Amino acid sequence: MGEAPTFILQELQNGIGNGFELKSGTFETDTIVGDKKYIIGGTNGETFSVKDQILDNNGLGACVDLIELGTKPISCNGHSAVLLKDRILILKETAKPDDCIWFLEVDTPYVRQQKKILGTDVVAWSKGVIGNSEKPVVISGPSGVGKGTLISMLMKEFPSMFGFSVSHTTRAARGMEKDGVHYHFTEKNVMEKEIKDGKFLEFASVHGNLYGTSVEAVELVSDAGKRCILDIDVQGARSVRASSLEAMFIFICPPSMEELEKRLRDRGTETEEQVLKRLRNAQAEIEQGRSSGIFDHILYNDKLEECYENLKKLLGLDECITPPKSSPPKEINLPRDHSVSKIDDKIIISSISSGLEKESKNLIMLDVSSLKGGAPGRTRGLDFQVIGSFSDGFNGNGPF
Ligand SMILES: Nc1nc2c(ncn2[C@@H]2O[C@H](COP(=O)(O)OP(=O)(O)O)[C@@H](O)[C@H]2O)c(=O)[nH]1
Ligand SMILES: Nc1ncnc2c1ncn2[C@@H]1O[C@H](COP(=O)(O)OP(=O)(O)O)[C@@H](O)[C@H]1O
Repeated sequence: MGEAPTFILQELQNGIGNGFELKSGTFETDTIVGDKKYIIGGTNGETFSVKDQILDNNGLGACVDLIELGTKPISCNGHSAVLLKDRILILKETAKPDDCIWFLEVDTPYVRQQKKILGTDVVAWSKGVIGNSEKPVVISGPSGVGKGTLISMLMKEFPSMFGFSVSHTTRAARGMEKDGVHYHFTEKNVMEKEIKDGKFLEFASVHGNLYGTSVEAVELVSDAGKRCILDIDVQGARSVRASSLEAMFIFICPPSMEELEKRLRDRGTETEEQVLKRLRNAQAEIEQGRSSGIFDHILYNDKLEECYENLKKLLGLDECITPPKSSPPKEINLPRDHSVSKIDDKIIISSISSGLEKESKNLIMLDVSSLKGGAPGRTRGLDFQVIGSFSDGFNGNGPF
């Protein structure tokens, strides 16, 4: 059995939480934001937890009820907490490189909106990701217009560039549809519970069934370095517009209602009653698609090949360009013994690593000036640079 890890105290400066070990394997940081103290704790291997205290004049506080939204990180050997403007940056020690940066949003627009809806104090977790991925593409249009056909063509031609956001739905699977590939086919009560738990980016009742995009569905695609495609209805597109997800919005229009009806009937996947319901809804969807201001682009799907070429143009994929090779994501490695300080939008992480003969000190600068997205999904736009690495006994010429 190895020794219980000892936790190195973090520098307490510029709003940086000092982590301390409560008992073996359990750690806490305190971060004061205005008149509140956020106590963020975790036991190695379990999910983090947050307590929120309103402080009185003596700096003492009573805990308030708090709802935590988003996916909670798993705790490890300790963490640092750094207060940014409206969120707390959490640096997990010795975590896997793709799991060491997290954010707890305490006063972002998303959290403020959720506080209003839920009528209680709310915080929201999101995972930090180095770099940016391309904006997701939201494709909407009436049933039978050809959304699925166009998306399949795109995924077939550019399999390494695009990934499909697999929605949840309460409708029954069609003959060829596979669970987890075309949709996650779900029971209504299960989906309603997950919506309540904040797991969905958007949801809507469409043609009598519940459909929704989980936060995870979009993030899985982005984490794989691919551009995410969402096939969702106009109500869903409106919700995504209002969310923290920045996306490109495309509406697909049929050449005529007669042609739309023909395509729906020829597809042969719906009962007569369902076909009629979809056609009734189509009129309103087309009106909203054209006039709501939600969509950046409208494409007419008359001749399929032409429409596909136009879609590719919108996505910057004109003719025979070779898709850019995505560079491997940059990853940060946070060793056990490190200290953290903050200068404006830069977080300086200093650590010591010991080799066989000498120790070397490493300095990493994490840039948090251009954060994008956020809870309940991922916070992107982080960047970092190794700004110094020098060995013990090295005299002068180093950066410090
Ligand atoms: N809001 C929302 N709409 C969705 C989602 N997934 C699918 N839809 C929409 O639900 C509608 C019905 O989809 P579907 O049952 O697959 O039928 P189809 O459009 O006729 O192929 C379409 O307008 C889809 O764009 C989702 O996650 N959220
Ligand atoms: N431009 C087009 N011209 C003729 N048929 C089309 C065209 N685009 C799609 N289709 C056909 O119309 C039907 C509906 O298309 P689909 O992609 O399933 O629509 P959606 O996903 O919008 O409901 C399919 O049978 C498809 O092959």
